[in-house]
Amino acid sequence: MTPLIDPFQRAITYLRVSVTDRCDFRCVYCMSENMTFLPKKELLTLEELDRMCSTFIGLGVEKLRITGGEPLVRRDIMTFFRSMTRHLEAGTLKELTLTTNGSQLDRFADDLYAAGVRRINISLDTLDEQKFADITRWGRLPQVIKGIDAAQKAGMRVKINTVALKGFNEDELFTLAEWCRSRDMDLTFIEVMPMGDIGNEDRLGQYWKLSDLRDALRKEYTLTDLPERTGGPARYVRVEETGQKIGFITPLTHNFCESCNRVRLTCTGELFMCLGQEDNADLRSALRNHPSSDAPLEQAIRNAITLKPKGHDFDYSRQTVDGRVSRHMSHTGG
Ligand SMILES: Nc1nc2c(ncn2[C@@H]2O[C@H](COP(=O)(O)OP(=O)(O)OP(=O)(O)O)[C@@H](O)[C@H]2O)c(=O)[nH]1
Ligand SMILES: C[S@@+](CC[C@H](N)C(=O)[O-])C[C@H]1O[C@@H](n2cnc3c(N)ncnc32)[C@H](O)[C@@H]1O
Ligand code: SF4
Ligand code: SF4
Repeated sequence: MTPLIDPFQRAITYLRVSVTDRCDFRCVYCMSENMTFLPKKELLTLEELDRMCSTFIGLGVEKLRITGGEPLVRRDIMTFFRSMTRHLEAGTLKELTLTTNGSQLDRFADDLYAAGVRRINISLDTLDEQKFADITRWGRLPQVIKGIDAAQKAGMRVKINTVALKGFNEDELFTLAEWCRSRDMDLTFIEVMPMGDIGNEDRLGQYWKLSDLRDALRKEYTLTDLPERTGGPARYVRVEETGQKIGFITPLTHNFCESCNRVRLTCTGELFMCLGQEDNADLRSALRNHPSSDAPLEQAIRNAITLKPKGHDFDYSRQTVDGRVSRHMSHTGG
């Protein structure tokens, strides 16, 4: 098997799959309150998702991250997770994981662990109940905390993902860091990206540069850069005073595209070769028009990889929002 190598000599070994565009939250930086979702009939079935993912694994993908929308609101999604276990057992898939808002984890944590999930990323931007309700519009903090408890009890390693938002969670930097340390969870901050029409957006006003956030952390902590990578875009530091690990995902202040190893499949079977570009390939037709042979799908994937762009064009440096992408983060799963 020839591995998937893009035009910039990057090996593609990581597939992110958005299994639904729907969500039980309406985070203000991600969606508008009256978001329109895809009709259900547009979605790939769970069997089709399995065939897609299995084909990618056959082409050298070793890491699968399930995302959305909220992946755990897709009906019967555990059947899909369980169907991926066979690739973990065969050793072809090295990691099966998900990014979730945590709202349904209380119900699903044990099943996820049983399916082979050992690490999970949970998005949480504040520890204040009122602020949590404000930023997620429909979410409730105690429910997510219950989900985090369940994930840890089930045996999964938890990483908290926090979007750094100026004027929103700046004052919680140390509270969040200390809370993660006390629960033995890693913490990663993310710069807000200009994706989707979310109504009254104020990306520049929200944008908190992670270089500034790092400087703020340095006022209380000694930070040592760590060479380790999890296969994602985060760069990590160790806090010497506490030993905890903090990550930074910096699409704006420090572009990490040169080491990109991933592509994104949507719930309708489009393949986005880059989070920050509009170009995509239709894999659904290759799948549906050839029910008994995966060769056309493999060829469609290989063709798509030859079109992978060098990187995104997000840029706030001219005090304008450049490189904006029209689709929502929930479409391609972040
Ligand atoms: N610009 C850009 N942002 C990304 C990319 N991958 C992830 N992100 C951002 O980082 C957020 C968190 O990513 P995660 O879902 O935790 O995935 P990861 O960083 O690959 O995860 P780890 O396996 O823990 O390293 C996403 O929701 C995006 O906002 C990427 O390829 N490009
Ligand atoms: C789109 S969500 C999908 C998975 C799940 N619903 C969740 O929230 O974890 C994935 C991640 O994208 C992040 N995100 C959403 N919109 C973003 C934006 N405009 N800029 C940066 N990150 C964003 C969220 O905070 C979340 O961590
Ligand atoms: S960030 Fe995740 S939880 Fe929030 S609205 Fe988007 S998809 Fe839903
Ligand atoms: S923005 Fe595009 S090229 Fe850059 S890391 Fe993300 S997916 Fe890869």
